[in-house]
Amino acid sequence: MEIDKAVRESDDIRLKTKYNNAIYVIQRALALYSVEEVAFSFNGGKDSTVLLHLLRAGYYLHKAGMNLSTRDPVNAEVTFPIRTIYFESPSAFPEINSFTYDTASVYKLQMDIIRLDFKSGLEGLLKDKPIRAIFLGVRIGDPTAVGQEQFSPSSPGWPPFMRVNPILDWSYRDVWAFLLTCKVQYCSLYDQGYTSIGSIHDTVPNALLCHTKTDNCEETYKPAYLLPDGRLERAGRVKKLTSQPLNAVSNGLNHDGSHWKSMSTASVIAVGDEILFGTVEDRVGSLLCRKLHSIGWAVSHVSVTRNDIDSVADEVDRQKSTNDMVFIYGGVGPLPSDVTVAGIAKAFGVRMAPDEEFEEYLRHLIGERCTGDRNEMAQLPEGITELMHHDKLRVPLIKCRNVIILTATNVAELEKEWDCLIELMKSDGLLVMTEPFVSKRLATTLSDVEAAQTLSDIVIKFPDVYTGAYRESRGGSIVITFKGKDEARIRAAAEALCQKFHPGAFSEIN
Ligand SMILES: Cc1cc2nc3c(=O)[nH]c(=O)nc-3n(C[C@H](O)[C@H](O)[C@H](O)COP(=O)(O)O)c2cc1C
Ligand SMILES: Nc1ncnc2c1ncn2[C@@H]1O[C@H](COP(=O)(O)OP(=O)(O)OP(=O)(O)O)[C@@H](O)[C@H]1O
Ligand SMILES: [Mg+2]
Repeated sequence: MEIDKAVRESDDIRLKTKYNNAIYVIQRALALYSVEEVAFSFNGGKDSTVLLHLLRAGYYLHKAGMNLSTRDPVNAEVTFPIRTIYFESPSAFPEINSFTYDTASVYKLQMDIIRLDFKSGLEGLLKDKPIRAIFLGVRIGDPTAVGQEQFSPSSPGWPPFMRVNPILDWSYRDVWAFLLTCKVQYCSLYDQGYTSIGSIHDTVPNALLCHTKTDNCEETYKPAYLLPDGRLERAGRVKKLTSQPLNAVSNGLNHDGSHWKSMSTASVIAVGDEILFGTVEDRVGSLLCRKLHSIGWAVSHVSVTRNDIDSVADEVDRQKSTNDMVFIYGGVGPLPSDVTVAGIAKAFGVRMAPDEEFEEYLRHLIGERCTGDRNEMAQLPEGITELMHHDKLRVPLIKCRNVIILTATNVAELEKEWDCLIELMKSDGLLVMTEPFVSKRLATTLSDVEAAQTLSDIVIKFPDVYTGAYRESRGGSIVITFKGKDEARIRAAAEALCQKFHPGAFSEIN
């Protein structure tokens, strides 16, 4: 097998190690699943091109190990029977498209072209075919690699299959070492300065490879394999604007005319299986709501998610775009269940990368007590993270765009962290203090049926005042709450209610 031979004859020891590991993963997968049960996700990119040749070699070695023929008796050629899937998109580069088709024809790939989004396409495929595992060219630096291992089940909400990532631990350098050592074809765009290829809308040549000819000032690009620092592989990817401006305090009215929603809003996310099991009672969340409320912020949503990267990522993704700020706590630290930070990285579509500054803090804090790889904890979402230092905090607070990670695990710790956070946000100009809320609460012995109609009228008449009611018990009194930022309006709403009933029907409570 020419690939195997090329790597074994090379004197690049690092490449040989990476190659052997990848072949091992492929062979493990082929031992676990039959050929009909696996598929290869190929898109003509450099990583999937590497994977194609690794799979060819791995399949050959797998068969050779079983003493089975890899030769097609009819065509007398090495056959590659692993089903290949290509999600073709109208926004793919034509060069990528033609390279994918050409490669499929050169290597006689059985390629299914899917013209749907990944999720729907995979649903259809898995319905029709017995596929249980899919090989992907995902590498550790890719945003989508966050939380993945060499064998990772598909995420919740995706059709069930095993994602097999044989080159997960390969670096940019390893990829080019392999393609050049094996002298295999790759897409022509990589010779024109493209270093990582997405769609025509979000990818340009990597500026770090640009050089200008002195004679005619013409700009040209060096080939991708000359990029000196693989960490800058995605520099040619145009950033997607995902987050909303911080503290975008809206001054206008909402569509329903109320001021209630047109203020700074926050969402609170707790990460903790134990809260969901009912083993631990979450008191941090309610204190945080009170704290936010005390500075005039409306909490739009409180949720608890599992200690699972995809659950955290989904929740952060939902909340970050609909709130000025998201506060998240739980699942922060070095334990296997501490996945909050990785989940945030996934929500923003960025990778986790070592943060030297944070590592320095951890070194002071943990010192020599760390038995494992301390660097793991110093990995933070790349390009979106800010450390917020305060003298009273041993480790800075971590802010990823509009998501603030709190490390407090109980109310006493939250009290301290909150005071520091508020000071920091004020001094950084990040916190627009909005007017505090004013509220009035009235208890009544009227039944809910008696109060209902009048309360509905009040809600319509005072859209700028939050009017709510709750019961302390099914048969007991109801407590009516008026809340807002204009004291006079709150008073007016309360008076309007009292006037509709006999004197003494309501009593104000604190
Ligand atoms: C075969 C295949 C399987 C995938 N499985 C998952 C998955 O289990 N969970 C997930 O969040 N994304 C999954 N994805 C999506 C990728 O993680 C990622 O969103 C995509 O490759 C990035 O492309 P984009 O930048 O065009 O969105 C899968 C993609 C493919 C092609
Ligand atoms: N449109 C697609 N069709 C099939 N597989 C895909 C598609 N897009 C992504 N994949 C799978 O996801 C993997 C990771 O994609 P990614 O874009 O990071 O890598 P690549 O395209 O191989 O290389 P590059 O980083 O240079 O773009 C691919 O190697 C491939 O296995
Ligand atoms: Mg790509």
